[in-house]
Amino acid sequence: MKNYLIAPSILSADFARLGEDTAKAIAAGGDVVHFDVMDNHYVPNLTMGPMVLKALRDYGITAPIDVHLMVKPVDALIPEFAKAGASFITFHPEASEHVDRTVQLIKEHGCKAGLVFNPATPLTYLDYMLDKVDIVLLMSVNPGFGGQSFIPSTLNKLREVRKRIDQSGYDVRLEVDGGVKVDNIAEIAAAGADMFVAGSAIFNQPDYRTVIAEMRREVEKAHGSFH
Ligand SMILES: O=C(CO)[C@H](O)[C@H](O)COP(=O)(O)O
Ligand SMILES: [Fe+2]
Repeated sequence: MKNYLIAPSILSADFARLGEDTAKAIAAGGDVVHFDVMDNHYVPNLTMGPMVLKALRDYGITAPIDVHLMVKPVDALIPEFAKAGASFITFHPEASEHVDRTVQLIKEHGCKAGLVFNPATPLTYLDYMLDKVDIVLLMSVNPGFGGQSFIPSTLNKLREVRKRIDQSGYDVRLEVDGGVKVDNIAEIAAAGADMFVAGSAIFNQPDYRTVIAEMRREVEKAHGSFH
């Protein structure tokens, strides 16, 4: 695995040409497809389900697909997304009655598992789970919509989680999602993130390749400060 990953969020892609636009973001240098699932219950928006993910696989998308579940309840959708071709599945622990069981379910279905923390969610869910997850995802906006501004207090939270991961010695990715742009990705990387979701910053520009290359240049500048 690369030492950091850029994950274009297709929430901001052209839904009428989703296969083509997703392929374009990967061809432009994206590592992972970030796939936002919203249920109009856990979050106030409604997006895509397993059928859409399967359609992307059938279209020929072979890059890892990072399913960010913003749904409640969580468990019933996990086998469906795994069957459809998900690679990573992350969920919000407060949306699951049994967090450990949900992580086990994701792994039993052959996917990597992660916990997602909203800006105001404390990190206590990590106390007994850091050895069981592959990804910790910190939301840097309140979940539900693309195009919001990065919440600066996420930087301290990233530093805290980076410290916990490094002290533990476990192989865990630290993902960040919301308001990530070329002009703030360096400080986000320096705070410890190694997986960067970016939706509007990539898809709202005509040339995805240039944005992703600029993001990489910024991350690589910052990486010396923690790797
Ligand atoms: O999970 C999400 C929102 O709930 C999206 O992944 C996120 O907002 C990406 O969009 P942007 O980069 O435009 O902020
Ligand atoms: Fe997301």
